[in-house]
Amino acid sequence: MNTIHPGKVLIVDDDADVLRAARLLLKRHFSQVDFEKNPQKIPYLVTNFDYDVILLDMNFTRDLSSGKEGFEWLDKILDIKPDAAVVLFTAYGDVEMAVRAIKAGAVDFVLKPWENEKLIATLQHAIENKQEQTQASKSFSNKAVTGSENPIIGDSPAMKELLDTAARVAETDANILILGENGTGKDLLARHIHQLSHRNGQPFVNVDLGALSETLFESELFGHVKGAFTDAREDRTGRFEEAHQGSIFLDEIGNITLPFQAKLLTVLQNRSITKVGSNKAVPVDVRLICATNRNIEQMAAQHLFRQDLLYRINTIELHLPALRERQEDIVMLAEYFLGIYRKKYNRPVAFLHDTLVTQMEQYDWPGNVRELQHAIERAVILSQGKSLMPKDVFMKSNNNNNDKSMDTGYNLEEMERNMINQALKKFNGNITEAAKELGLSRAALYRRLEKYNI
Ligand SMILES: Nc1ncnc2c1ncn2[C@@H]1O[C@H](COP(=O)(O)OP(=O)(O)OP(=O)(O)O)[C@@H](O)[C@H]1O
Repeated sequence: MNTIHPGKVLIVDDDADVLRAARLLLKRHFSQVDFEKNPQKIPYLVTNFDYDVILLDMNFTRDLSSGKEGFEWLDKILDIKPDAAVVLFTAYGDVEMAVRAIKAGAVDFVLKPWENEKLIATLQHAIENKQEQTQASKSFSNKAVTGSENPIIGDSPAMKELLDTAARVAETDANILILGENGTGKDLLARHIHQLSHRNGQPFVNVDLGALSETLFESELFGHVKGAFTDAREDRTGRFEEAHQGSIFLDEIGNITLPFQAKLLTVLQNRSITKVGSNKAVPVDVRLICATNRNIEQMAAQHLFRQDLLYRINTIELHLPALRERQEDIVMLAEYFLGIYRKKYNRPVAFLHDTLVTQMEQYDWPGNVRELQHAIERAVILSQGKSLMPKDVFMKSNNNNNDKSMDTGYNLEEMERNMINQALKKFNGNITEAAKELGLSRAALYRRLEKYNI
């Protein structure tokens, strides 16, 4: 006899045969199974019914191969219900696409043609997770928890010393400059310092200066008054004011132009901001933490960065070592990410194979912890057995190291991937410079790095 699991399932697939077969199977296992052939009905259904899991086809007929329409529907569902559990239904050979979709917010995927037991188990898992999360968020909202911090993993002498210093200086209000390559954890360290400081009940405001256009710079940081310029229809509070009594983290400080450096210096000297269009100074009390991946001393020596501003921001300098300089941390980090992603994606994988450990320690991780994190995430999603092997983790990373030029024909995605790799190589992994060269914003480049698992 079949067990009927409590759970409301919605299946959306425009193939009538698939729909019929899936419905017949699932009705024997779940308490409610709705089905829909027309994806246009998705918004109505998702808004009006509370499904525990949605089984969504990725390959609607309008766009059979790329899954683009499936991605659009996935986005729409998550816009309407950010905590919806969506399992993708996708044709054989689409594993790459399914991986991307999981990164985009789906909870799992099932390949067509499906194995009955696998399909039921996947949906059952998704339902249980969703119900657990709903429970957890209910009890979470009853407690006044401030700041759910991600831990900083690392046991190497270099990291121990750094974390020790960070803990000591966190208690003071000294300005801190964090130096380190892309992906070494500068943002994470800045949050950590804020959490350890007496300001931890107050806001932590993160500003990516590298992503701010010149026109936005002042209004974003200092705010503006209504009518200050054509688009200023309302008063706007700037990021400094938002951070009042808390900490402000200015990332990519090495990327601002000399005139803006002068404006920032004035604010730091006066401890007050003046909104665009106003002449009234507003006092602000913030703890300043800055970061850059550039050689800022050298920039100052070349008069590209103001020496007086540098003196203001680097009362304490913390240097985050590159991952290749703290080999001892690689396995610990890999195991940490393995634990996170096996849980997130419900995978049975639990170990790093010995051969993988050796290769990971030998590899030089130009993208640092971020690269390691993405490599493990992807490997976990694709994993089949209990342990991760070198081929799972290094499948793409190895390609990155090859100096593959544009000899791959006219596959647009492949060309884009190659161009990104070349730009990163040219600027030694500096995201801001590479983004500039490619004509992309930093955020857009990050999205592509994620997409191509670079
Ligand atoms: N020591 C660590 N322990 C756990 N996770 C880490 C550690 N270092 C970095 N990470 C993770 O790696 C990713 C990149 O880290 P983060 O964004 O802090 O780097 P960054 O140096 O600020 O990068 P960028 O210069 O490109 O902005 C994040 O997901 C972060 O949580």
